[in-house]
Amino acid sequence: MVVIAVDGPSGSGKSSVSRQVARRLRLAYLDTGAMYRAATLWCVERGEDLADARAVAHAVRVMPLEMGLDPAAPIVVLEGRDVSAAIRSTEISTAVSAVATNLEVRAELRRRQRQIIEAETRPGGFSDGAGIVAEGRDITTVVAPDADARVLLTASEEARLRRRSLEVHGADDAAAVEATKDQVLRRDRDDATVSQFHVAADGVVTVDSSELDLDQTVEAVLAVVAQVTAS
Ligand SMILES: Nc1ncnc2c1ncn2[C@@H]1O[C@H](COP(=O)(O)OP(=O)(O)O)[C@@H](O)[C@H]1O
Ligand SMILES: Nc1ccn([C@H]2C[C@H](O)[C@@H](COP(=O)(O)OP(=O)(O)O)O2)c(=O)n1
Repeated sequence: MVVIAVDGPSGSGKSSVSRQVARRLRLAYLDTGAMYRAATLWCVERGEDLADARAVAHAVRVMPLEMGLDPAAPIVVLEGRDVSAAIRSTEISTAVSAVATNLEVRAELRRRQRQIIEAETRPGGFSDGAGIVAEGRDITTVVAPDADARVLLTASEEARLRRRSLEVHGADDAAAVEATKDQVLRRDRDDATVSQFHVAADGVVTVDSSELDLDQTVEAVLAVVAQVTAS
């Protein structure tokens, strides 16, 4: 059984790298950012005022969310609907930090995240006890500080902006990069007020992907896992 925790800023490659690592090691995959995105969609659809911390926290506590843990198809199901695409809209990307900085929301989602991780360490879950790769902003530090392998995935601001720009706008010219700044830089600034994901905590290994392609980054993370799980 192995638990792998991956944190990092927006566009560092957490989701794509963690999915590949989970596939290669036949583990479950948990995208905790998708849970904050689903919580935001849930609140927006119910017409909650995102500035009303108590109302938002209450709404999230009753949110009927199911997280798919298959790294080949990590679907997100909200009240029986597949919202995997809806949670990636610009509207949700812009609003999500308001929900992710709500401390009561964080407490509730961390509780659910720990439950999911714990279930994958026992027979019967998606991985049948093989383990899980969980990624986000506070997995190495708060959600699963006892994980077998803990990785902080970083990349230069320039690389992160370029990647996100290519992903969202299909281009990385100056105008496309400028249009991506809110989704990457402003959001990281807001998120960093409640989580520490720019500097590795004690025992967390930093993998800088600025000069690596996706495959090389996956190999680098697999090497960290092999090293820490062998010792
Ligand atoms: N090492 C890398 N080199 C080049 N592109 C990458 C690398 N890692 C991720 N990407 C690409 O960058 C984009 C953002 O990656 P993603 O995994 O969504 O990051 P995060 O989950 O950290 O926000 C995706 O289009 C992904 O394919
Ligand atoms: N463990 C986590 C995971 C995500 N978040 C917040 C931070 C982000 O603004 C949102 C969405 O996270 P997500 O990983 O989908 O964001 P990116 O795709 O990396 O830009 O949730 C968090 O506060 N704690």
